[in-house]
Amino acid sequence: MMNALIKSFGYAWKGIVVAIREQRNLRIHLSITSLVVAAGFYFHITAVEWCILLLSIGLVIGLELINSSIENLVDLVTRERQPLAGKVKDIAAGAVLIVSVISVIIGLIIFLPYISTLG
Ligand SMILES: Nc1ncnc2c1ncn2[C@@H]1O[C@H](COP(=O)(O)OP(=O)(O)OP(=O)(O)O)[C@@H](O)[C@H]1O
Repeated sequence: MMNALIKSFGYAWKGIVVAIREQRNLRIHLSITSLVVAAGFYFHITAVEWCILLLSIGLVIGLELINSSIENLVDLVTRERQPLAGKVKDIAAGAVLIVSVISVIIGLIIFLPYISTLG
């Protein structure tokens, strides 16, 4: 039972590592995430602000992983150029884009008031 649980964490970790290795966008999101977390510590943002920030980060990174998974699934189904294959990938990428744009807006709403006190 415990063994199976540890094994499934291992598989999930393997998936995360391979996605980071293969997906440039994921690496970009992770770099931005570290900057945002550093800014959170620097400005001593509130507990509620941390929760909102962590939710956004989880959504972006989680969706990016699902997007990578869908890309691989499409490539498994066909390596040929097919409009439907492109559509599936583009819609999944669209999901990541929407959540990313909303996260940037959330980041601005949280950090702009702190940044404005710097000057
Ligand atoms: N099998 C396919 N058929 C049609 N369009 C595709 C296919 N695979 C990818 N595309 C299009 O290319 C975009 C990029 O896809 P992806 O990130 O998987 O790169 P890729 O498979 O390396 O494609 P390319 O080599 O042409 O850049 C997709 O959003 C989609 O618009």
